[in-house]
Amino acid sequence: MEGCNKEMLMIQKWLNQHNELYTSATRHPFTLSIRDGSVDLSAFKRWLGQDYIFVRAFVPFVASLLLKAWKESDDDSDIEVILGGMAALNDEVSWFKREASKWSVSLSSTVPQKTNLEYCRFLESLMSPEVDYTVAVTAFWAIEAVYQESYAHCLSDGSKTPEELKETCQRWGNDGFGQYCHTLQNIANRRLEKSPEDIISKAEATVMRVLEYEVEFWNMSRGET
Ligand SMILES: Cc1ncc(CN)c(N)n1
Repeated sequence: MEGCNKEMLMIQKWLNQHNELYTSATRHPFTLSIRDGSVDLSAFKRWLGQDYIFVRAFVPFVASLLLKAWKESDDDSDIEVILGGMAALNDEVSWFKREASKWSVSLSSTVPQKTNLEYCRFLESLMSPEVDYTVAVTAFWAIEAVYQESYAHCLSDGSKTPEELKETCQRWGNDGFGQYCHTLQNIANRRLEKSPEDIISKAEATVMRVLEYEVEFWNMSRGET
């Protein structure tokens, strides 16, 4: 348990060290505007169309992670957790289609923005067999955790989230998704604990890059990029 605590401190340490960036990703003006009810619905629709494109690229990333877990993981239950994430993504793709139709967003004519293309390209770079499982699973945790923290905040005490956006917030802000992110964090911490310094540094740099991309992704909702 001692090692576990030490590694809990590792991700915690990164989050403390890079708190400003983490907060920029998880308390972005876009999600804060959902929380306070002032959200511009055209920004929400822009986010919806772009995120559908991102999620489609996220599926092969998770598939590559599954392959890495199968080859490299020291714990069989990792595969089940990642497979659960994959099943949730299957639901997510269907949800995006329903939600887009509800908001009259045409997914087939949504053009990926530069930031989205770059983020998807970054995901693709993480799919390479050269990228260590520890680095990829830590990135996976960070990607999921930003949405979980951001949308859970839109549902927490004092929020004025519009009724028609509550389902979106529930999708990532629900307790089950929170538990899943916690499990991913535990997997990442367990792996980091056993990793040499160079892998730990790569994982840290990758998490920072994920956080930067997440901020830029939310920025896209403004329609400026
Ligand atoms: C950009 C982004 N980051 C994270 C998630 C959560 N799967 C998402 N749907 N889109």
